Amino acid sequence: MSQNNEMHPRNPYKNKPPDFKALALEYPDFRKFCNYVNNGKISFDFREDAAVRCLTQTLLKKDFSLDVILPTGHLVPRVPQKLNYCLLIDDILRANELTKNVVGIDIGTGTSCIHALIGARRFDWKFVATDGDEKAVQVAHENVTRNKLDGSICIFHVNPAVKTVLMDVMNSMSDRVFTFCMCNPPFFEKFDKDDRFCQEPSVSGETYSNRVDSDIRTSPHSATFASMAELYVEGGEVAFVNRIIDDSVFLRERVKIYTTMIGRKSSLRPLQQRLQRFGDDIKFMVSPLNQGKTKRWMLAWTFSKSLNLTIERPVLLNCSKPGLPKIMREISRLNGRLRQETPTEFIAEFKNITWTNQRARKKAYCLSDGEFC
Ligand SMILES: C[S@@+](CC[C@H](N)C(=O)[O-])C[C@H]1O[C@@H](n2cnc3c(N)ncnc32)[C@H](O)[C@@H]1O
Repeated sequence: MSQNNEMHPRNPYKNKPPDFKALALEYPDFRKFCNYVNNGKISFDFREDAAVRCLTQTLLKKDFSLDVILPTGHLVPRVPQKLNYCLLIDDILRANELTKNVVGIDIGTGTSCIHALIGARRFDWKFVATDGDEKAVQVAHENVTRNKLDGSICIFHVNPAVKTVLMDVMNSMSDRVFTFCMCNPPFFEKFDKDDRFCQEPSVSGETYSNRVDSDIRTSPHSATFASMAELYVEGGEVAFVNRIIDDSVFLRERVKIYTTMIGRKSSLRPLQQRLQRFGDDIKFMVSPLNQGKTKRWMLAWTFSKSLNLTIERPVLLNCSKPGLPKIMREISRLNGRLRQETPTEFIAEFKNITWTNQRARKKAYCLSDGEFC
């Protein structure tokens, strides 16, 4: 089921997928992957890696003025999802008035350098972007230079064999404090990877694709080609994020907000349990990052007593007009405070319903023109 209506409210792709016809008219390279079908519509094959690659490059060009190399055989980032992640971080920064001189670390930036490029272009953030893979470092550097973002993004080659993830870069910048870190870790353990990915002979022996021939798995709705380093790490993403947690225990407030994307629901529980063990020393939260048919999560934590990880945003619900009096009674029963935002919008705030130690509670409702919207 599509998760598009669950995207971040400020994501321009929410409820407004790219107009493929307009893109095909404007960008000849993109047009090559589009077929006109009956009634003037366009068909686009998401199962073709080159097509997905070109879609990402075209969206980055059109919507972010970014000219990005995405080499074959490496992961193709999905732009709306990457923007969702940046927007969630921006929510936390705004809530804590940390929007000036923002410097982030993008752990495992990949060939695309996508988080740092979007973060620098859209939010004016500065970055140290790391990777343990030589090719990723080289292409990421090229992507930064060709977009004239050398003044905002510095690429840093780390040794992937060492068990720490952040210490290399932090040791080399001994007195520097970072606003946040972000990461899309390699998801899989070896047996998972072998189950879901196979060598892709059309590219090279070093490339894996999700076009696995299997009676059990249905064919993927979208192609994913990737290198071993992008897919696999010993212990999977739980082990990788645990290494970031280990580093954070040492670094504490040298990074104000630690964040990472989580790709598998089963990883959330062990990581939350680990963070819970620190008691009041750490605040943490989990927020969904939905896009298309893909569900992901952001896990964020901080050692700072003065920061809060609550993201306040109106919860949008559909409600028929007759439901309004009931809602008004409910707001009053819960000691809610109603405030008019625009002639047709009201915000209801509930001071006594908060996120109890990282558990998100619905805090505010937006009433628009007679309906919950
Ligand atoms: C899933 S890919 C993410 C790429 C890109 N950030 C994205 O979101 O599309 C994971 C990346 O982490 C890198 N990596 C693996 N171990 C690492 C380590 N110890 N330190 C930094 N990067 C690492 C891999 O080389 C790979 O580029």
